[in-house]
Amino acid sequence: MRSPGAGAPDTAEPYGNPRGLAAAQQPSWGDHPGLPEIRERLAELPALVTPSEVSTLRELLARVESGAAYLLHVGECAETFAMADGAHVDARSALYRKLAGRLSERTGRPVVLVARMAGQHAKPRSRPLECLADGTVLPVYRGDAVNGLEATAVARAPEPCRLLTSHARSQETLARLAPQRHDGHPVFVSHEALLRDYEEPMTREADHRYAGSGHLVWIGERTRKLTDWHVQWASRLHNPIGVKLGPGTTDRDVVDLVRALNPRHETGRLSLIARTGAAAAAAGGLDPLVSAVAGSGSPVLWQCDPMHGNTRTHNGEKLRLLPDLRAEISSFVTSVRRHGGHPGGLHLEVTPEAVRECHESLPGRTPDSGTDAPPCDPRLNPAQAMEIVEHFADAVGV
Ligand SMILES: O=C[C@H](O)[C@H](O)COP(=O)(O)O
Ligand SMILES: C=C(OP(=O)(O)O)C(=O)O
Ligand SMILES: [Mn+2]
Repeated sequence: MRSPGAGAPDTAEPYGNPRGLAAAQQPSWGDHPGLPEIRERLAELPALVTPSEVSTLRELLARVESGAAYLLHVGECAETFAMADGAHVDARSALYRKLAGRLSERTGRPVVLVARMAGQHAKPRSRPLECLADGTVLPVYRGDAVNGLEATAVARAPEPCRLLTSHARSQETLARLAPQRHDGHPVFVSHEALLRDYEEPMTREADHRYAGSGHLVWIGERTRKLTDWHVQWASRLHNPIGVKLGPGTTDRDVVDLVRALNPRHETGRLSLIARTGAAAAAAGGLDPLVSAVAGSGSPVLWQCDPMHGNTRTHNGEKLRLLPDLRAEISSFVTSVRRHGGHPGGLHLEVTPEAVRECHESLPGRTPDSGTDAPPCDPRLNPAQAMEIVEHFADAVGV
């Protein structure tokens, strides 16, 4: 097993140059005439994170893999540009720290905090179009880096200039977070590395090649095909990488992903983020995956995302039920431990806002029992987030 920092980028290119590969879930701005210049400008802009911060996070995540620490990976589903406002950044950061502090208190272990922020601006979607109540059909919202949330044709048109705004808002967010460094560590940030036209120009060469867009970058459930650009691009980076694993994931898929993304069995490198949903997790759906990874001999950080496999539609709104979240967490801990892994990470979508997007049971139709509409997915409010952190602490039971 190699220590963090020991690996050079993998130069073997089993699928050829990633430039030649198809990338799923890209905006339809294709041959927009402004795109080449926007990419050039991004390539000239400063990286948002440094190689030494990336290496520090790898060292910390290696401690989570070994069981000496836990990881709390939390934040918004879709970070809007407006959330770069200083007061909103402060509110998010205060909530995340409070949750991490509680998890540390409960587990008696250090907690590494990674915030889904400073670049969580792009969303993969299930369908390309959205049908409004009045029958109007619009392109779906794909995150502020692509189009606007407002339900109008103008706002929903993909606009590549937004990539530059994404960089600017991320930079402002990181500047606001900078004074909150603790123990000499920056506040670590993550996002789904979805947009090729952003991530390619933000890829930087130092001692190692790295994503300059965030400390930890992850690949979503919809873009984790082995031959997809996302996986091949990520395989060449030094950053910690996450991959989401949905209910259709096979043990073969996971072994292939581990081989592609951590061929040298480095520590602090690869997070497998299980989001199978409560029912599949209760049925032991994770067992063959954890067992196959253990057999591969590669260190991984198992994270539980109890949000994305448990989205329901009710009265036309997306919502999530807290009992589903609790059940998935409990099954995750059991399955990972049963096969010799460490259930080290909890991955949540939370907001400091007093929203009602997740519920204890399906809400009725009375005026104040409904669900708030989030920018993308239903998030936990602060009290709910704390309760789920307590449940995770109960489940790991240390
Ligand atoms: O955050 C994750 C995805 O973007 C989201 O779950 C997709 O939601 P959709 O099914 O409404 O497109
Ligand atoms: C897109 C996301 O998740 P998934 O890929 O698991 O659906 C997300 O975490 O917001
Ligand atoms: Mn989401």
